[in-house]
Amino acid sequence: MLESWRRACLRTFQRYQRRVPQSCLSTPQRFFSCSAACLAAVQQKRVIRMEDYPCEVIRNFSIIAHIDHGKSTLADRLLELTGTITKQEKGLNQQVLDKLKVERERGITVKAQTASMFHEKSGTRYLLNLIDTPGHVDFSWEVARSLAACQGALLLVDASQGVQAQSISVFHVAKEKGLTIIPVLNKIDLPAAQPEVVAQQMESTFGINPADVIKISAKTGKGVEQVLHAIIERIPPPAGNPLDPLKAFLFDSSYDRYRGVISLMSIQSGVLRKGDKIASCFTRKKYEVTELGIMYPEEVPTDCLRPGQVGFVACSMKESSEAHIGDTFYRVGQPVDPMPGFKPAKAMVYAGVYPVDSNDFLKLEESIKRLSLTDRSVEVTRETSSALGQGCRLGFLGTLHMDVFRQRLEDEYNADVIITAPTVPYKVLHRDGKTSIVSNPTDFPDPADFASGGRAKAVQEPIVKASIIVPEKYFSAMMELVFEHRGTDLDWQSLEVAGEASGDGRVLMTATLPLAEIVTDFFDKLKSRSSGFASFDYEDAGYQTSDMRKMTFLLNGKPVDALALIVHADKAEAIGRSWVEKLFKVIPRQLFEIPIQAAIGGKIIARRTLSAMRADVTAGLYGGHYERKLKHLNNQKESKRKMKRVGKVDLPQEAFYDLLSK
Ligand SMILES: Nc1nc2c(ncn2[C@@H]2O[C@H](COP(=O)(O)OP(=O)(O)OP(=O)(O)O)[C@@H](O)[C@H]2O)c(=O)[nH]1
Repeated sequence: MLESWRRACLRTFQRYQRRVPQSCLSTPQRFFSCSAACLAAVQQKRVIRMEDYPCEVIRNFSIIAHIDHGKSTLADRLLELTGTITKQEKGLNQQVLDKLKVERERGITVKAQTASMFHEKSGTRYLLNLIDTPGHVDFSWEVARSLAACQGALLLVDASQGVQAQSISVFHVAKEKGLTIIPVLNKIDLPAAQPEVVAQQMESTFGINPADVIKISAKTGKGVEQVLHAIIERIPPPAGNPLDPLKAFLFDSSYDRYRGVISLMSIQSGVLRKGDKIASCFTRKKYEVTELGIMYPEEVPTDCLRPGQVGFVACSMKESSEAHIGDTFYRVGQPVDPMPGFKPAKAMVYAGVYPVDSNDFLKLEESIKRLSLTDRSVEVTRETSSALGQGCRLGFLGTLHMDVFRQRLEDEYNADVIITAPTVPYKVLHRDGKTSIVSNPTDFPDPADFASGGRAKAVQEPIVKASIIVPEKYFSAMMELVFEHRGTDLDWQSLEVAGEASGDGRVLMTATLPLAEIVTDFFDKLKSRSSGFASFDYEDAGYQTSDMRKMTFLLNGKPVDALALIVHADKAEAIGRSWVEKLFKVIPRQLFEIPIQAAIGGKIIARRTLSAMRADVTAGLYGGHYERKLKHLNNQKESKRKMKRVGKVDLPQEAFYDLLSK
């Protein structure tokens, strides 16, 4: 059935004398979805001649918003309205630009996607390039990267929730980049929507004229046409001369098993064609363009890419490490000045990733490498743990990012992994004047190292400037939360707009918080204590000196390196006790007594003892049921294989899972 489908598709391609794009052939699913999109374009005789689209008719824009305010839904509606996709192609409840399984399952955008559309207005056909961006704070790097290829942004705000913490941060990023901002109020169909009030909030927070705000429902499609008109009328076209030397800006890349690195480029000047020899300003390496085209919304090959246009480029680039986000490419022999690049992503959270079965390490490492090609913000180094064997230490932008990466490893690479507790990067100041960054508890100095004569002098921890927007009635609960998490410099201002009933207004709180406090359960507590109303965002605020200690856990007197933590002195005892309790619950009883201890240096701060038990799985099986006995023994053998042996104690993987997944 699958094969006949495939053959039918190939025949149709041949009938229309179209070459099957290589990307379509990577998997049958991809083939079907690509071929459907490509054939739709061909059947409607939409042969795309890029020279018909000079800068004046191009608009490059992005949709920016707080999480869940409806970016992907609006993107889908725009794609539908411009005929880029049909409702049938879209499928029920599927967001076209959220392509990853994890995105569809969690309803969040993780990876920014690009799509081109065509729209006719007053007799002119425009080429609109939309770059969808993720909403969660962990993925703000993707937002900054997407915006670099745009001239305008739709600032989307949920009319029922109003301006949220991230609406403010993305607004400032877009403003800083000099983009034209089109304010859009979404979800006006909701009974709780207060478009007039929220429009005034936008005025008081961003200085936006309420008359400029477009009110829409991305769900029903109401007002979306107006957004299309505003994109054309308000966003300036890109600038660039086709006769100037080629200058192409690389803003994203992915990896295809058959074609190597596929880059997304925005052409600043000159014309890029298949067969062109190009070179990177960053590495000076040379490549030949083998394929190029636009994302419509899947890859559709074109004859060239011209100034202001955005599209995919496949060249003879085999290693993803060669594709530097923010790099500029030029035609060989015609060097140009590079464009200002991006600030590279900075990992905020580190964790060790280990295979459940130690024999799978090489496979896991390969999967991590492949996955990090599509997610360039992940830092990867090797590490070894005596408890978990060989693994990788990964740096993430935040804990959601870490969680999404783990899920993608499981979904896309079938990997079975154990992830250690997240750690932030600490600065250790040494007595000899040197400074080192420690992101692995095992490398953190022991208390003895800080004593007089020891090598370490002090520790600094990363701090962030946090903003919380919350309805007034949750203000004191939020204040408590901030102080519980070692917050300082708390400040607040009312976001109440004139005319709004007093007491229903919202407060913008700002505070300095240690990053380590945020990467634990801060976000969950914030949501639960504000009944889900609080929104939260943070930005890097440097380092401050703190009294941090390394805590180790001992089983049967042997430290388990994979469980080591870095904790603040004031919280050490409480954390030690709760972890010992957790360990007590997850470690199965064994043939001997096991002391479970938490220690800081040589000092034990918490302890419980797990009493001994006889583990004879066949004890209950009387008589001659040989097969049943054998089955039980085999089951035991299988679970033994999955055990990690620490200080003579067999730790099942589930124990690590249960412990480390909070
Ligand atoms: N009632 C109503 N619901 C909407 C509207 N627009 C979006 N939604 C819903 O709001 C939820 C979030 O929408 P998304 O489009 O996934 O939001 P997003 O901003 O892309 O989310 P992230 O990618 O995670 O940042 C979904 O359940 C949508 O169906 C609207 O106009 N009206």
